[in-house]
Amino acid sequence: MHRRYFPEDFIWGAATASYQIEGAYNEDGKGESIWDRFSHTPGKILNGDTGDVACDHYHRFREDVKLMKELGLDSYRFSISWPRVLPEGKGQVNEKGLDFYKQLVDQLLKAGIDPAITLYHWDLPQALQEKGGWANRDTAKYFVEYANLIFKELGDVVPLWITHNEPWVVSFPGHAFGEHAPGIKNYQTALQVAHNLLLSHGMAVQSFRQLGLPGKIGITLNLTPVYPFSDNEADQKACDLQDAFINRWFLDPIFEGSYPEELHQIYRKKVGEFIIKNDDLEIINQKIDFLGINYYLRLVVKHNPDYNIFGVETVKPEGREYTEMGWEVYPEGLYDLLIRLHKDYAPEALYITENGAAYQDQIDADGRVHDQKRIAYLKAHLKNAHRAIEAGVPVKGYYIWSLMDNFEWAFGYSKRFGLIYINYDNQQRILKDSAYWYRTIIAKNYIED
Ligand SMILES: CCOCCOc1ccc(-c2cn(C[C@@H]3NC[C@@H](O)[C@H]3O)nn2)cc1
Repeated sequence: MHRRYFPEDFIWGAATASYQIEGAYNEDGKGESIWDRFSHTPGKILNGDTGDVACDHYHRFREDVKLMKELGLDSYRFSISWPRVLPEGKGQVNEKGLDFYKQLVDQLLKAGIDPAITLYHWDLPQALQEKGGWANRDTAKYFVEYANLIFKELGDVVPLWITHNEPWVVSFPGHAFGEHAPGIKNYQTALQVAHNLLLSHGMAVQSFRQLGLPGKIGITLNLTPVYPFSDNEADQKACDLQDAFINRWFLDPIFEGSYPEELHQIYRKKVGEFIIKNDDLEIINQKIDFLGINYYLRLVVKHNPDYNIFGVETVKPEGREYTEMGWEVYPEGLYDLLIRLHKDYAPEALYITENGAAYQDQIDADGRVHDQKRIAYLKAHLKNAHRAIEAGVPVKGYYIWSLMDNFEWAFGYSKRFGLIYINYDNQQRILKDSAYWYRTIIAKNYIED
């Protein structure tokens, strides 16, 4: 068997997000978030699930940190609920909410686990949504005020900071397709949201630098490599457009200070303008210390003039394996993506801030969860990350999505991504076989193929 050793300082982690695991949605002074509002709206979430209780992590965080330590994690990526610390989004601080995160960080440090904080993982204070939310440019200002509050409280002890998680998902499923909070279906609004999210990212990085904090700061993007259905010119063009829609619309402003021109023209013609002020792109184009990438799947596309404003139709290749999300298992796509990012954008460092799969997990007669498919998925993707590292791509760490089963947005609790199985009837935690497998990988620092 061939051993693929990872770099000595490679970071092995796992990730979660506040709305998906914390629960305590209205406890200890927390304000309402747009996901509280959205999940309480009938018909939005499968089975009427909400994040009201979730994994009850707000009350069980000490137990959960012990499990992270048992796995031997180097780092734990989690997000802060903005309305838990600023119930109205700005102004009055909720000290009990802030105290929860200070205790969580303290428990992590005592366990020898590096905290990695995502400042925004979709749970905007509802009070700010009432003022227009991310479509209102002022929200960028309020985001920086919120970020500064957290930087000042935790900036000395937290080594890794992520401004935003998946701004594409916030923008388009949230504001163009209506499938995520706040459930808006207006493409022009979605473009303004994307811009204001990027602007808030740049402003927060500037503030982080001005505070002279010791950690590293970056942003996490969901990046999806796109492949043409055939080698004809129309399909290749469809592929380039889909790549611009999902990937370059965020990569280009961050790394090059400009939007993809061809797609911008299509939007001007078919959607309308969005407001960009004079030095916005200069602010967005702040140097970042790393790029976080969330990789789950590839897309295969073909030209279809009747399909959408781009004339691009996604196809499902036959004979391939798919996860419970309907996402194709395509580990080679992670290698292709990492090589492309290194070549086209040359980020100083890369972290795989999410990679994982939902499968139908059940507790077997022996009381264990034998999630062999998830182990195979993770191993295949780690092999491709290792191939990219050997090709010179500066991948510094890998966070599995997710540490534990949790609220998977519009799918509620029906999709299980965790290394740890959650029995939602009694909040019991059960380490799946993949958790024990990951523990050995972390301990040995290599995979065998
Ligand atoms: C074209 C139409 O599209 C409609 C839906 O569009 C999407 C796309 C992608 C996602 C998606 C969900 N996840 C997993 C999460 N990543 C962050 C963490 O919170 C995980 O729960 N990644 N991507 C959702 C919706």
